[in-house]
Amino acid sequence: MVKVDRDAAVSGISSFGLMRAAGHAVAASALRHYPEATRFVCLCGLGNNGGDALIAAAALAGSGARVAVYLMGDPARFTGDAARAFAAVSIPHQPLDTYVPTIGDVVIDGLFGAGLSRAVSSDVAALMRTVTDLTLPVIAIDLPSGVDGRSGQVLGESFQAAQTVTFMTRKPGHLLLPGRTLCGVLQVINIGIPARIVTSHRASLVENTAALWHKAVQVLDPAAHKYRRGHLIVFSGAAPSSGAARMSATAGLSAGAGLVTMVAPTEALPTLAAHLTAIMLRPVDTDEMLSDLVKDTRLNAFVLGPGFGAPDRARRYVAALSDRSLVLDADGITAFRDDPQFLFAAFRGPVRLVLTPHDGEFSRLFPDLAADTALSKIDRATIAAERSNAVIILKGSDTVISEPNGRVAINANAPPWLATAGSGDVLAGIVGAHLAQGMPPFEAATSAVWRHGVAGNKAGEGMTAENLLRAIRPLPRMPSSLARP
Ligand SMILES: NC(=O)C1=CN([C@@H]2O[C@H](COP(=O)(O)OP(=O)(O)OC[C@H]3O[C@@H](n4cnc5c(N)ncnc54)[C@H](OP(=O)(O)O)[C@@H]3O)[C@@H](O)[C@H]2O)[C@@H](O)CC1
Ligand SMILES: Nc1ncnc2c1ncn2[C@@H]1O[C@H](COP(=O)(O)OP(=O)(O)O)[C@@H](O)[C@H]1O
Ligand SMILES: [K+]
Repeated sequence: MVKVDRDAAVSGISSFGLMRAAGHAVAASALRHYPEATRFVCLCGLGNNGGDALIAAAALAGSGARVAVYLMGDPARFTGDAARAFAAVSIPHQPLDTYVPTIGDVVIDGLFGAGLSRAVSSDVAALMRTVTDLTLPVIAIDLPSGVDGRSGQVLGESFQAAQTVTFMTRKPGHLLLPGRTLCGVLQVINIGIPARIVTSHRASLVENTAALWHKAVQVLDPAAHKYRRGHLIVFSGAAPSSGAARMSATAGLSAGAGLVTMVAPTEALPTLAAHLTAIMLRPVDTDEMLSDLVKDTRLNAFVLGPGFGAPDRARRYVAALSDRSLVLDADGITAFRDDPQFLFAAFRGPVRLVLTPHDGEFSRLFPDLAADTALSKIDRATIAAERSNAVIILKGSDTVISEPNGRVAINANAPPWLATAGSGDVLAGIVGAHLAQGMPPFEAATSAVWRHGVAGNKAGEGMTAENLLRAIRPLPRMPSSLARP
């Protein structure tokens, strides 16, 4: 946005005009959502976020509302557009430390926005807590003050906003947790920067929507046969822990792989056969049996990890599959905790590997990145993808998907009830099905995470991973279905 602002100024757009549009949008939101407010309390920092709040204060007062303005510091320190806003607005103001939060207030939060660079002071933190304790509605300008727009992390303390009004486009802090929750309802307002300028700086970082991958979705040819829809292999562990791989395999079939074969130790076959119908079974007990199997080049994607156990065998099997498309999940990831470099070296060249760690698994492969608190989730996923030459699905409620030297997507459609045993196994199977159908790894991963979120919403609160399997829906193929679920 800094670059967008700069180009907007170069193209002759008045930056003060943008601030006026921003402030008016905030005032409009306040009046629309809180017509019953006793007074609007505008808290203004000394940057442009405070400038937006001053414009909002003037607009609210102009509409007849009762308004109070509190400034964080000496107004002589206002510069640029914020100074211009201060000069243009003739509402009485008081120092921030004199504000006593009162029931009936609606707080317009213009303390810090994109310029937040360090933890908020203890005084400001105490004020934020009082406002939260009184459950006063807060309308945040751009971001709830205290939330870091780059990482979604809280620097010291933050407001919990009911509404956040941001401008032109979402920033990472609006999507990553805890920022996303602290924003409340997010409104993205066009304040008049031409779309061509915004898109010219569209970063490689985007929200995960169908726009990212719909062109890669396979259109079913009426004459297709099952081999044209891909043949996915899912590895099972020993019988007692084979449920996880069964869920991956079932998900793979539901997600559109033409054939799914489960590969398992002979001892597990009776258990698996009792449970599986459309999924084929094949015994593999030794490395030789695996090499025989993979001679069949129609097997075009593999999932290894869910319920697999056996770290030694996992490492050997993965080495044998290093020229194939592989989703490595769960125990498959943990198997490389002592020598992640071996895994990364095996998958050099064109990207073939998709890693699906949750935070715990991530820290086993990338302990230094997990321990570095200066890194955002986006930074961690980005560096991990470069280091491993894999697509990384760094799971959680704000799953981040990254590819080596390339794009990063933040997923925002997952309901919290996806946090249930087996849900990750289902995701691994969907990614495997997409790879088997020939989608490139990043598109396979992003579309799978999105589809998993849609299925979770469809299955509803209280779902189990079994319900989730039945809720897997086709992927949208047309731009008309780009709407978020
Ligand atoms: N196109 C757009 O999107 C548009 C955006 N606009 C708006 O501009 C906003 C960004 O404005 P901004 O750059 O002036 O930064 P802002 O957030 O007001 O911070 C101000 C200063 O606070 C300080 N500071 C930092 N941390 C601190 C701390 N913990 N405790 C105390 N002080 C701290 C730090 O200064 P320092 O003290 O470090 O010198 C910092 O520079 C953006 O969020 C949006 O609302 C619109 O006007 C129109 C178009
Ligand atoms: N709070 C949450 N909100 C939304 N999605 C979540 C949440 N917690 C976990 N998930 C998702 O649920 C899945 C859990 O995967 P994982 O931790 O591997 O579970 P399991 O091993 O039991 O299958 C991941 O896709 C993750 O992104
Ligand atoms: K703010």
